[in-house]
Amino acid sequence: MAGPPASLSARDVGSFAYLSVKDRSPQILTKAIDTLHRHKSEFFEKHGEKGLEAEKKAISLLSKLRNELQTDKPIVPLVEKFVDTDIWNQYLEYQQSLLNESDGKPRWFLSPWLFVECYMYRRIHEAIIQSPPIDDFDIFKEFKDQNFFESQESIIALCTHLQELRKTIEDLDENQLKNEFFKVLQISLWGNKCDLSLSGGEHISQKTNIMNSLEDLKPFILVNDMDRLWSLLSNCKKTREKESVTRVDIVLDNSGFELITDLVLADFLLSSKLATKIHFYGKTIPWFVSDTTLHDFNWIIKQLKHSNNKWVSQCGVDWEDHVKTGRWVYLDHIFWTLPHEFSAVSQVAPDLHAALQKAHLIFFKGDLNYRKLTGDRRWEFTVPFHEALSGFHPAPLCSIRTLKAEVQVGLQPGQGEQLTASEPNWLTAGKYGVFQFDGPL
Ligand SMILES: O=P(O)(O)OC[C@H]1O[C@](O)(CO)[C@@H](O)[C@@H]1O
Ligand SMILES: [Mn+2]
Repeated sequence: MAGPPASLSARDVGSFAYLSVKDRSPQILTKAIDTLHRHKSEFFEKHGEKGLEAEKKAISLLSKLRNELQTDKPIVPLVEKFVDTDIWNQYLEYQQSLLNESDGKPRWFLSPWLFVECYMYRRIHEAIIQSPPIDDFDIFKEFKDQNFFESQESIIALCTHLQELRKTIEDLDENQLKNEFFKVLQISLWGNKCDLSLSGGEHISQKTNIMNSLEDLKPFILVNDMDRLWSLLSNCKKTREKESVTRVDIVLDNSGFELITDLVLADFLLSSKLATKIHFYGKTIPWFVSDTTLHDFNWIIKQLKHSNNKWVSQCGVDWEDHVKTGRWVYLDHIFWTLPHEFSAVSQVAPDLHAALQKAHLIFFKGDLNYRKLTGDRRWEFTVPFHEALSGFHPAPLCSIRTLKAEVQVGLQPGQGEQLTASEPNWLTAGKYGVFQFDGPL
């Protein structure tokens, strides 16, 4: 039997992966360096001379990294001892073992894009942890916060919608509840347009009321398994015994506006009783510019709580309460910031795999999660999603993702080709989206 297709890689000159490594990644590193510069006086105020020295050190490590990338140097092992260092260095050896003699060592413009891109973010983290006392500095925090502040109007609209809905939710009939479920799902999908790594850290926020755009955006949903999600969860609700649990896990993506859309979805799942418990998974270190860490998660809920708008602050109060009472649980695991595709989870992180198996449904938000679900490979567009998962199926799962990388499976025959003919960048512009479900086996 033929093995899986090749990985996306910057070795394919002109591909999106190539352009990302060549242009976008150095741009992100430059922004990171610039951020350190701008925080110089803050480091001095906090730590005195030691803060200044640390800033210099972090900047020089990041400049070195940018130079390695731009001159296509070999990927070198991580040096600083951290919880995941050994796993990373083993993975680097594994990548080395895949190369034949003439290819030499893993390199930026040769190795799989997923690997080198994750490695870049891990090296950014290494530069920071090698530079105490500023070793807990989140270099991307201000971008994430800015995205939140610039999306205020849409956040107010979403929180108002949710709070109004909660008042009458008990009175809705099946069909009305299903329609509301579909709305919050679509809100969460389009929330994924707002990531900051695609724009190289340039501002992208949700300035208009997303609620008004849902109908217009429907034609851009290429795979729409929302009905199957409804069947699964409404069935759980009907057959659930008293006191028993229906758990939905959400593997989060970006903080800022997207996180709010995910929390709205999570709140709706509880209010509608489609679920009784939500587990969120975030990142342990700053990742792909805008990804959610525990700090971002808590920060956003606190910001909402202190809002002047009564619906927004009500959301903050309710969500803090969900966390306190354990209906919402935030978890992190180093696996989410490793370079492995998800089919490796049972090997690399059996504890996480066992935890995921206890969910009734798992949502995977965003593009990077889709790339890891499918192994970031050059699959034919018509390959079934289940096949591209390569054995990864801890529980029924659904990707909620706008397309920002050249990988897409599960399309109808001819659908991908037609899109390519009419819109050359349909795979990468974040304009199209999917709800792609892999149901109970
Ligand atoms: O936040 P998301 O949706 O995972 O998007 C991140 C994506 O953006 C990119 O930086 C651009 O495609 C990809 O590297 C990555 O898959
Ligand atoms: Mn992201």
